[in-house]
Amino acid sequence: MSEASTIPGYTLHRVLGRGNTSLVRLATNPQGQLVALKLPLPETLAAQDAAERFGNEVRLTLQFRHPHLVRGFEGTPFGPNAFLALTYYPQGALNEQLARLPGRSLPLDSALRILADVASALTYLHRQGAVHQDVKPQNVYVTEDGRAALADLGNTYFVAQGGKTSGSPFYMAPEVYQGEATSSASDVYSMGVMLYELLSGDRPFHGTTYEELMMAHLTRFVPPLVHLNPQVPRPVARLAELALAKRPADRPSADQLRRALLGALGESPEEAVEDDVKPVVETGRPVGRHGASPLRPAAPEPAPTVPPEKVSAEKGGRNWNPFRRRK
Ligand SMILES: Nc1ncnc2c1ncn2[C@@H]1O[C@H](COP(=O)(O)OP(=O)(O)OP(=O)(O)O)[C@@H](O)[C@H]1O
Repeated sequence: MSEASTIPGYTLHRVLGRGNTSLVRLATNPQGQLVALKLPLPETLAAQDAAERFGNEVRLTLQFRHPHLVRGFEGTPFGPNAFLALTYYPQGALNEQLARLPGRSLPLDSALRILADVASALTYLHRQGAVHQDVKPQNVYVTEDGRAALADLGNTYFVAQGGKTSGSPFYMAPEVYQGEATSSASDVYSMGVMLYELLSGDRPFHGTTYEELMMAHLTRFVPPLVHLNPQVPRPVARLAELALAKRPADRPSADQLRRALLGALGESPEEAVEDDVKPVVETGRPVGRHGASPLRPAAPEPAPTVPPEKVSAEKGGRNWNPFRRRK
């Protein structure tokens, strides 16, 4: 897929961004709505692993439905015309928004709101038996009214089916560094890193190489969050620290994080977690490994609301540089 490529029915506009695997363009869909159109890069299509990850992202994004997961409208998982049409977020990803803020810090209520929304999306995924594997600000999108949605289901898998372990070094749990399988607790750890980052203005673990970062995650303990930001409500600070526990069994669940964050916002923790997975309806011949038929979600789609690096890598990729910026 080159920048000049077309997807039938879509009018392509400017490039919104480029990740390790995709080019994302603003586009008008056949219904006349503005969408973010994700197109795999040629090297993604050429490498089986990467192509399968893109296909996985298309399928799962269209399959899952939750107010705090970025919504997919239509897509083709494999082949030269592979694409995924998503809700367009004019402000870009959360890391891009943070980079524009003085001191990279959000007002407390905005940070709590974003974190509560992400915890809600994670609670939903975990209840479906899925693990996200790449929770980080680069994969969170926020609307103008401050509501957040978690994106990038390329590495997501169902625990019952098993999946390839992956993660992003700044956000990766100790057990993942040690070569163990990921679990919902590893997502909670990544969420803990994000809690620290958003509520203190800095990531809890630093390093200039993969090995330094690994040592930091495996051996260092973070200072209490209230020492870094005394405004953080204590129940949230306490759970953020527990989310960074070295042992997965010592971490809270995503739902406990969600409840604490909603409580801090003065809202009922009983806010609905939409936990139904709607079936995907195929609109043409079967979509196989090389199929070209677009997939659409079963439910009628509402109009899309206009509402630092990218460090994602397969584990074990020793030559991979966690600090390389591709976008
Ligand atoms: N829904 C969206 N709305 C607005 N901008 C988007 C959207 N999705 C992606 N972008 C932009 O495109 C960039 C690349 O997207 P993304 O990170 O999803 O690519 P990727 O290749 O799948 O990532 P990875 O590096 O994890 O493989 C983002 O950083 C962001 O700037």
